[in-house]
Amino acid sequence: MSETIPASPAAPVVRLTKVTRSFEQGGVTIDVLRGVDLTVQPGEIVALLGPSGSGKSTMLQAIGLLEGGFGGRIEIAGIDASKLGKDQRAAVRRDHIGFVYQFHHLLPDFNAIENVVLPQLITGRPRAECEERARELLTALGLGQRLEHRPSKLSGGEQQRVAVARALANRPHLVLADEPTGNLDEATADKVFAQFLQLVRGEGSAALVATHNERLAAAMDRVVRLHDGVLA
Ligand SMILES: Nc1ncnc2c1ncn2[C@@H]1O[C@H](COP(=O)(O)OP(=O)(O)OP(=O)(O)O)[C@@H](O)[C@H]1O
Repeated sequence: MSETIPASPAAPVVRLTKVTRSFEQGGVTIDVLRGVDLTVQPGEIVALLGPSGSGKSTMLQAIGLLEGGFGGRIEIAGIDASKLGKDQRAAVRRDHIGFVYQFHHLLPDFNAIENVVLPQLITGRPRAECEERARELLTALGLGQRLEHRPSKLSGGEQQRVAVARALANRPHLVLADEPTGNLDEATADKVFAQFLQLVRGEGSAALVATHNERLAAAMDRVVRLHDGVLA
């Protein structure tokens, strides 16, 4: 496992400079990102809006260092991603970035607390410390009575809250969320999102949240819009 690559706490959590991404499909090239510039400061919570297919998920993949194929410059907490190999990118993800997806992607054979403990164990911290952290986060999200429940025994909103706890478990500088409440009904979505915001703010993490929901976007610190491959 790669060593931790130290972040620079004072540097922007995200700095994108002229980031590009094109896809070839059936002999046709689609330029999805055409020179995206974005700076997210430590602790800032930013909404990423844009029509379906505008490239929001693609942008989160770039920032999450999940795939190659991007042009331009991507810096995460002062770390220049272009200088990193595959294992080092994985180490940056592990230590500095938390992910929340539309569907929770929890491990079905593990209960709530185990799902939040597992990503911590790969950092090498002692199990007792990881369990304490998991319990603290799940309790803060109102799941203190659900610690031993497997995902199939939890409601959709509860599953998503476990996913939020998992994303924050390693105290990331940055949380990337892709339609984090997109599969929940409106009332549950509002409730889960309010808890998400409260917890992220309390932890002092920055977040970039892709959403179609203008109401959720209005609750964040700033809104950026992706249109024609660039941010407005
Ligand atoms: N692996 C891929 N191969 C080919 N085209 C792709 C690939 N990934 C994304 N695209 C294309 O890139 C464009 C942007 O997709 P992306 O999923 O980033 O949009 P989005 O804004 O997140 O959309 P939505 O709001 O519907 O989730 C789409 O036209 C999509 O078809």
